[in-house]
Amino acid sequence: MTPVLTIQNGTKIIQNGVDEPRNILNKINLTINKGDFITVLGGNGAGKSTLFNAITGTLSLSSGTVTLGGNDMTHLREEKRAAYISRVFQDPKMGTAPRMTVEENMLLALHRGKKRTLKKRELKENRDYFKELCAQIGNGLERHMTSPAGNLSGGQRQALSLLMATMTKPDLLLLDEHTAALDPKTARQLMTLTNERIQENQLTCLMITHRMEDALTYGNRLILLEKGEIKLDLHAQEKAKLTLPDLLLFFEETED
Ligand SMILES: Nc1ncnc2c1ncn2[C@@H]1O[C@H](COP(=O)(O)OP(=O)(O)OP(=O)(O)O)[C@@H](O)[C@H]1O
Repeated sequence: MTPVLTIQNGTKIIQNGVDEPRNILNKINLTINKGDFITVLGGNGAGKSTLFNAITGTLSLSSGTVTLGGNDMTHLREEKRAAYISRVFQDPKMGTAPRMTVEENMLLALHRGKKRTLKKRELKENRDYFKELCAQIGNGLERHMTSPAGNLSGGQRQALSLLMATMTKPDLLLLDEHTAALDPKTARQLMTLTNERIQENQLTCLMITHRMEDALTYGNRLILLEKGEIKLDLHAQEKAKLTLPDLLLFFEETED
């Protein structure tokens, strides 16, 4: 197994000067291996987004290290880490530029981690490829290639965000409740697309979800966070055996 990302003793202490200091991440140890698709569960405030923020560099750790591909990136800025790590957020508005067209957004994604200038020639060269990718989704996105992303439906916009996050095959894909704002049918379609993109491109992925069924159905590994700590880390066979009642029980035991 090849480690893609390792967090050692990852701790984040919050001090607001009024309350007692609080560990919102508490000595987290996590090794994500190449090809892992890990579903991440935990109650509200358990530290799931904080863990993602520590991985992307949005938040710096109080102590501990983050290693990517064998290189220590604990002090690497978020913009630099973005060359290796993609994230899709819950809010469909977060992943795309609203005034840019669908194809311009996709060109921007092709430049991820590199220079930000967009050339007309490049757009022309990649136009057919972009349209082909969009046509694979099956939600009509390919008919809106020259529309501003802000005019798309939430489902189309989130599918575009997912395409953009996976186009350049990031070392690590982070999905932060990316289906939560969609209606049940659209959420199911996006989840199917997500799984296809991950399998086809052999991506390594962490997916935060509150949908227990998705956490069980997808991925080869499951972690459960509580109060900034990893309470459960189930690998392939253990996860395969896990049932919904088991999971609900774990949840109840870990919640106050
Ligand atoms: N920058 C910050 N400053 C102070 N407290 C923070 C900060 N970021 C997160 N927290 C606190 O840390 C705890 C964990 O928050 P986090 O957003 O990671 O939880 P979560 O598991 O993602 O929850 P949810 O399911 O509600 O999204 C919460 O109590 C939150 O209020």
